[in-house]
Amino acid sequence: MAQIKLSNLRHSYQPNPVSDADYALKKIDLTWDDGGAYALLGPSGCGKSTLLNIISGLLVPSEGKILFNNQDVTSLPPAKRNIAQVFQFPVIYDTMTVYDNLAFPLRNRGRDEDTVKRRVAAIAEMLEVSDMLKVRAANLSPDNKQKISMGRGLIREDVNVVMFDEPLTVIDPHLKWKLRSKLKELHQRVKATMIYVTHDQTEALTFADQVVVMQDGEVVQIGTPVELFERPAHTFVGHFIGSPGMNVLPCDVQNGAAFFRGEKVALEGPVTAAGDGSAEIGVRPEFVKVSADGAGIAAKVRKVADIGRHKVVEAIAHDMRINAILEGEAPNAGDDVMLDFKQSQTRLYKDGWLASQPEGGAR
Ligand SMILES: Nc1ncnc2c1ncn2[C@@H]1O[C@H](COP(=O)(O)OP(=O)(O)OP(=O)(O)O)[C@@H](O)[C@H]1O
Repeated sequence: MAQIKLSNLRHSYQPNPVSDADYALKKIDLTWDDGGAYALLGPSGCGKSTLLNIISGLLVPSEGKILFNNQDVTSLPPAKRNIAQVFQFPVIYDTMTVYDNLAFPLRNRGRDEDTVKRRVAAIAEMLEVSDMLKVRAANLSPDNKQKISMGRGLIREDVNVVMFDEPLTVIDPHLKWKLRSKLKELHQRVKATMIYVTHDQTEALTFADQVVVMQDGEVVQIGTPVELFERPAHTFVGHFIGSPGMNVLPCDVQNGAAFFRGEKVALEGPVTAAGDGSAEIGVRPEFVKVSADGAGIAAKVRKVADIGRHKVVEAIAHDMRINAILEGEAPNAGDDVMLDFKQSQTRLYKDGWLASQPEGGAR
């Protein structure tokens, strides 16, 4: 397994790119540590496949380098990079048995049959497909086919990295959660460097120790699932992660204090870069307290959605919509309420970027 370093990467599909807008990847500097479980998360078109294809060697970047264990592989073709890939759709041989499908990448590399037997048994056990080894792949259900495809990606112990590209696309929704947690468990047992590409936050947050969030050809934040939830570095991350996402409200900053439509809102701590002027307040719905007559900002409830474990209250304060997530009793549509933001979780954003610090210093 390897540490993978992307240094000053830029990529444009145009022959003569001029401005940033001409680049599918604007500037990427990233290090994926040996043995880490990473997710590459972002909406359609943000550049995930472009980045994956550059790592696998299908695409040569317009600028920059790719290093595996500090060795420059930028000009090496895919076959020389020693990478395993699991795609959206199962890549297996229908006419072969499950055993032979799993054995294929090893036999292809000339490994002896004792090694093949040992590895196939180990991977089949991890994937819980040991009872299917003699079955012809054509007879498998789509989710079992994809499991075997994953097994083929994990079977070799000598690959630099295993990359998963939206691997749960073909899986029935009710089986997705099972495979999602299975993959996490597999990483813990196999300890390979793994990169999991997805636009689905649940998949990314379940699988990865570190999530790389991309937007419009750039990395906006790298962090643990908790960091992305608690301290989004950019309002995009605040919106993209969470359900519903972070409330982002316009504000004025005067002498380090933030005012939403004239009402002072207490921030987590000192303002960093913003200075005076217009900015945005960010607070997640989980940290908005709703009461009939407590402290906070006056609002009117527009609707309440009961989504099982909790309720989502959508209220209007001044001209802005603010969501709150409540565990217990909730008000009704039309009620007048007070919204109180938990101070330690109320952040300031300037031009989209985090511009407040927690009380007691930077984190
Ligand atoms: N072969 C290509 N030629 C020209 N432009 C391309 C090509 N492939 C991708 N692009 C553009 O590059 C940008 C990034 O696309 P990319 O496919 O890497 O994003 P993505 O995050 O993987 O999206 P998706 O999840 O939809 O595959 C998009 O604007 C896309 O239109």
